[in-house]
Amino acid sequence: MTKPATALAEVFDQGIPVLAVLGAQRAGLLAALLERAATAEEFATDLKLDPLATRLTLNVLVHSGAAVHTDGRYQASPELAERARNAPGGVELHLNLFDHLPELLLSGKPLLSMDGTLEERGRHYAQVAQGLGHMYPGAAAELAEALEGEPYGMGDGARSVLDLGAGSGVWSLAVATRMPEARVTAVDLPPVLEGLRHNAAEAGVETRVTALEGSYFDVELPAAAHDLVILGNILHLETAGDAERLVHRAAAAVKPGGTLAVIDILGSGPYETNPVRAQYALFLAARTSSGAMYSRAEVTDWLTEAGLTRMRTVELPSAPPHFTCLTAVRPR
Ligand SMILES: C[S@@+](CC[C@H](N)C(=O)[O-])C[C@H]1O[C@@H](n2cnc3c(N)ncnc32)[C@H](O)[C@@H]1O
Repeated sequence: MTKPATALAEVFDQGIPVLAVLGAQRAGLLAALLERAATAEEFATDLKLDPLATRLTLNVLVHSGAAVHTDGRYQASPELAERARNAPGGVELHLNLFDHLPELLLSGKPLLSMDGTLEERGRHYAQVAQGLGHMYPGAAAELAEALEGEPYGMGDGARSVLDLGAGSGVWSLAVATRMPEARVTAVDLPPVLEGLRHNAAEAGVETRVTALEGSYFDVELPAAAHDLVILGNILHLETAGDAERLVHRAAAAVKPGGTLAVIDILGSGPYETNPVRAQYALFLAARTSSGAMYSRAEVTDWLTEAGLTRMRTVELPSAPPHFTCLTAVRPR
């Protein structure tokens, strides 16, 4: 009988493949594999690497699914190539963040300031927003469908949607696609909105989408103007004080009878009880200085203080693990 794998056993079993992938990233070998097929010797010569270690690393990459070996040559696997195209920021950003974790432990300094100045935020998210959009299309369609039915009634007539920190527009464009009368105002930083405009045109909804450039803390938001306001994956970027302030701003923009939808990974507090969320929180600390996971209780308190009621969870089976949609309604 085989013993069940423990998390610690997995760390030791997977340590070599994980570090081989990270080493290949650092040495430029992953980028080279994504560019061309070559022998181990050719890669070692071009990248000035140790020839034996290059061949041994490549063999581990093949067994980890990162590379394929055909006729004596190695190249990126289709899965690695697909991740390079679609993962937020490509594989490079993701692996550089993994690689930064030991340094984070020593210095406490994140690798990136994705929650930094507006200029830094815009620059980073211009690279990752489209990739983030690839993570949620199924969940966004599920949310749009849920909002169309009771108790939201979003399907009736012209509906106004405000998407704060819209990114690729994955959530609000799904609503616009499902509800032909819906009109969307999408707020984000200028470099990010280029991608959103492109996506709106691709979806054939561009005439019903207004891209509003600016900070979601500062842009003028008419009070009680929208049937649906979306905060999709935003709160975890902000300090608790700013996240609360943003919930209040978003709530003030909801019409009586309208809905605020918060989509986020919600944590359980200082000791995180769930392993996936614990990893998410550490990864978040590698790319933000003050981002954090807030608990369902905290977010519910902010929604309540903002005058909203009838909190519900919308099940999004296609969302990544532990991402939840919490909705709340402004009383009529
Ligand atoms: C984690 S992404 C989420 C994007 C999208 N809502 C989604 O769920 O895929 C955060 C988004 O917020 C935007 N953002 C960050 N700070 C902002 C600010 N102060 N004002 C407006 N947008 C901001 C970023 O540019 C980025 O598109």
